[in-house]
Amino acid sequence: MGKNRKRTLRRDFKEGREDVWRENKRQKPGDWSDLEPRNEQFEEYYKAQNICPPEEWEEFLKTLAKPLPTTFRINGHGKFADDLRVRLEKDFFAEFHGGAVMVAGEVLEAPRPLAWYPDKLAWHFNFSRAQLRKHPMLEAIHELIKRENESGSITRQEAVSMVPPLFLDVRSEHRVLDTCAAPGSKTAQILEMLHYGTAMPTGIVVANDSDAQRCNLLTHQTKRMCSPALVVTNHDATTYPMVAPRGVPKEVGGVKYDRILCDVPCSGDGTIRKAQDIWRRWSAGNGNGLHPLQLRITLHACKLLETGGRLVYSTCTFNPIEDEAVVAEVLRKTKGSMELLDMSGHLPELKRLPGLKKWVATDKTNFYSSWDEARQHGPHKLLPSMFPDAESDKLPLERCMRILPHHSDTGGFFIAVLQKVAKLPDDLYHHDQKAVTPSTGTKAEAIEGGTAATVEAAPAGEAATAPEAAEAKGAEAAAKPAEAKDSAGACKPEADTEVGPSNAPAAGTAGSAAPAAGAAAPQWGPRGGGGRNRAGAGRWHGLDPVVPMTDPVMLGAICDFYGLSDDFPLFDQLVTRSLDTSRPKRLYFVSAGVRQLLLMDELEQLKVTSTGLKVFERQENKDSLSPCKYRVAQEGLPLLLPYITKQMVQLSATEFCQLINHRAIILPENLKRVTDKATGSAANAADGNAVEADDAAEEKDTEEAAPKDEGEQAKGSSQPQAGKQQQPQQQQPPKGEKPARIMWTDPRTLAQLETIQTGCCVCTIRDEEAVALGLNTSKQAPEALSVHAPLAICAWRGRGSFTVLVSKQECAQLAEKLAGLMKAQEGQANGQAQAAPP
Ligand SMILES: C[S@@+](CC[C@H](N)C(=O)[O-])C[C@H]1O[C@@H](n2cnc3c(N)ncnc32)[C@H](O)[C@@H]1O
Repeated sequence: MGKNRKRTLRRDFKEGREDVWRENKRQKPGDWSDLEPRNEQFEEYYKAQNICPPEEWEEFLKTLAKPLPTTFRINGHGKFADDLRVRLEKDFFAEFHGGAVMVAGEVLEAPRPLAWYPDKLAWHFNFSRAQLRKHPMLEAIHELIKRENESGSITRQEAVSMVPPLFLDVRSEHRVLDTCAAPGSKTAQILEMLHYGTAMPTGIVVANDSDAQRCNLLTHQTKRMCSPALVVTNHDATTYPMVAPRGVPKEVGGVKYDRILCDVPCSGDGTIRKAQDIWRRWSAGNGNGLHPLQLRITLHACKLLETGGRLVYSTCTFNPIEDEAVVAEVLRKTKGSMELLDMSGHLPELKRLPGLKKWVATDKTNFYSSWDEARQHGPHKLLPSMFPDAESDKLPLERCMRILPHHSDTGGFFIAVLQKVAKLPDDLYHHDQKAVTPSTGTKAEAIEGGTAATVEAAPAGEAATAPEAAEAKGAEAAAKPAEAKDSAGACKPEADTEVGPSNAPAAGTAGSAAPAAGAAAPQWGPRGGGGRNRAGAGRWHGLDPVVPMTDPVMLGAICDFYGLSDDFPLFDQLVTRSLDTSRPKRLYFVSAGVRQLLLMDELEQLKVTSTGLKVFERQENKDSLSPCKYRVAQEGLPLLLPYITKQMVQLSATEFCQLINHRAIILPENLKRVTDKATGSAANAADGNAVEADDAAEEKDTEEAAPKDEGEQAKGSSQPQAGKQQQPQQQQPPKGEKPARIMWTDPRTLAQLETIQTGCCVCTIRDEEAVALGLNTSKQAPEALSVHAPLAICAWRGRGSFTVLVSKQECAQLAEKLAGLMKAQEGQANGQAQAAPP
């Protein structure tokens, strides 16, 4: 690694997934009263904006002063999501009998599903921490939700933040761009939609953020989705590259997106209920400063959108300067090619107010209702695009949606849904690097390099006041951690992202953008990177290139060892990030849609933080007798499972439990091996002790390998709360004692162990038992997301023992899941027995 390469290190990410359950250290429960939840400027500003009907104003303010209720989403869909919902309802929420209950003299509202969220998969409850601590029933609910959140079955997410993806209408064939995606709660939702009913969607999700560290967080958050259809990139969204192969004009063959989410950086006062310090630092200048950035991100996204495609613009602020003003300017500048959609028929249970037609802007001294009025009073930093104009009345801005906290006990949010109905006007493409010149007004300066420059009000020559300019710059800088700084200048806005008129293929055809006639089709295979900065190592400082892997010898060996069936696209869809492609450390599987994007990105315009699902990892065990140097990665197992025909061991549910609880199983004498069958002479060990000694070394290797698996593409991302979680099913030996060494005796199991080769193998539960437990079987994995995957685990068949290849935490989670299923099965059986006639 070069000296100048600044990688994010593990220590940079002490915590991977946000621990949403931990109390905010800066804001202890008692702190609520310490902060005065009022701000005169805030009240004056929003009263002037008319964002809330006057008769509701007090209620609006009162709600803002209250802590936010807890909301969570059950991940995925289908049987497993439904089962978890039923379990929550039956085992926990049923105690409320659908209404409020008195617990120790307090009235507690029952947890309730969010009425507008499909299939009762999102829930709301409102217990204070004190109540959670006081009442065992609530504590149990809290613990359960905490556990499911850690195991990835649910996601705690603010209710209103779940809304934008629901309006995006993502289908499995869509190519989706999430322009400002970190930390990734909406990306996860979008990925679930893409994977609806399919392990291999033809579409893809490109999740981007300009902040390199937040990109790592994004990678980490989405890792549990186990999707091969995700690409995480690190660009400034105002200049996001339009990817096209070498020699292919972008206007002909550039990659466009069917769905784009612009969940832009904003002043965030809609989150004031959970971030009460906003009361102290709130200022109208924050919104003014962010408006130009929001506009540039959205206008650039319009260029990247397919004709016919949909763009959702969202913020978590009430501020019309960041909301309606941006949407109005987008409509004006795109001159009819972008249409604001009427979504009133969609999610009718979601209470919202229509967008404003009139609003005001302030320079801190005065309120102005039009640019004409404002320009008389300059100098100031206001822009013409911040104001409604004579035409605004004709724009259907009432189709925008504003969610106010007191309507459904949520945070505040703003959403607008736009559709590209025709090609954008040519003049929009001519100032990508210059100003988004306001469509009204007389004089507006360029907005250079993502920073709002001074806009002088007439008369010319009067400069904006220094504090205002600084405030605006500060607000934007805070929202947009400078992309340039994280990669030693390599990540400056791309030179040219200009595109011409689009005749790209219609929406819904991810992977269809093809090179123009006459241009050589890009080849799938190793490429040198041809970097500007480090020859042969890729274009982007600090990030290794994404290199397709096609080595027939290496892949052939993997294919033979695991008996991968022919329909697994082994040679077409594996990539690595290793610089040494002769012995890559890890192999990642990418979906066909991602492959197509990477092929198109011949010039490495995309700065890819991570992509693909890790499926194989090099086993650096020098002593290993295994003929295959690559073991299966646990996270890639759900995807590989239907294609693996060798090295499979089916265990009884009890044996499976033993394996994940004890992590190592001793093999009987007659199964111990000195030399593997595959290497020529099959021989059982004559000297069991010698074999055991070797095996212990091998076990140690595999054990150590397991926890290192986490998030290596997102360098520095930490493990998810490992070790902190309670591990009720894990049978830990008392300190200092060796774990009990279990030996299997079932002849069906032993017969399988005899036939498999030394090295990595995959254990599942016998089909008949899996079905009885309501699990998918190994050959039946219609949904790839790990939360829905069949129970399977990677293990190592050593010479004298059999050892799991996953971390203790993963074992604990599997054990818990299995225990839950077995308990449910037992309960069902008991119920049937009782119901049966004597
Ligand atoms: C409101 S947050 C996004 C939240 C995210 N969509 C989610 O649901 O988890 C805005 C994000 O935009 C990123 N950002 C700020 N300026 C940006 C820019 N110019 N281009 C891309 N991302 C930017 C910030 O780093 C931040 O992560």
